[in-house]
Amino acid sequence: MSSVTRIAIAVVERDGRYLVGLRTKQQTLAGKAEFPGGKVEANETFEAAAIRECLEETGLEIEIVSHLDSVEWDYDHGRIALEFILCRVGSQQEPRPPFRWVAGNELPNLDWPDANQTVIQKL
Ligand SMILES: Nc1nc2c([nH]c(=O)n2[C@H]2C[C@H](O)[C@@H](COP(=O)(O)OP(=O)(O)OP(=O)(O)O)O2)c(=O)[nH]1
Repeated sequence: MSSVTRIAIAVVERDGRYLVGLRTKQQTLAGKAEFPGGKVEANETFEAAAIRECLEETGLEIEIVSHLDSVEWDYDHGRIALEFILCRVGSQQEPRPPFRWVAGNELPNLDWPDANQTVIQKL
């Protein structure tokens, strides 16, 4: 299988902290930290997919700020093209666990998927 799966990632910042989850045992890259995100549907923009996935996974409504990074990565489970999109959230609402707010300077201490390394260095 050589096709590339398009993935939108919402890097959501609020007061210097970022929305971070944990990949479950049932998922690929189990136990790794993750930003909200997932597969882009047909006829959907990366931005719309980031907003949709964040709402589905965390319960938080977000707005797009800017594009952060584009990364292509070959995992054992397939090749993906990730668009990391910086987002903000208006409300003080708390995310649905396991998502939580993590200070920017703590992000490098977490165990991220390999494809996230460059974006973590930019934050
Ligand atoms: N949500 C999210 N996915 C990430 C990050 N970094 C990273 O490499 N990925 C990868 C893991 C998956 O291959 C893909 C996300 O797709 P997905 O969320 O729809 O996939 P999934 O885990 O629900 O399903 P699956 O891959 O187990 O079939 O992107 C990240 O920070 N957040």
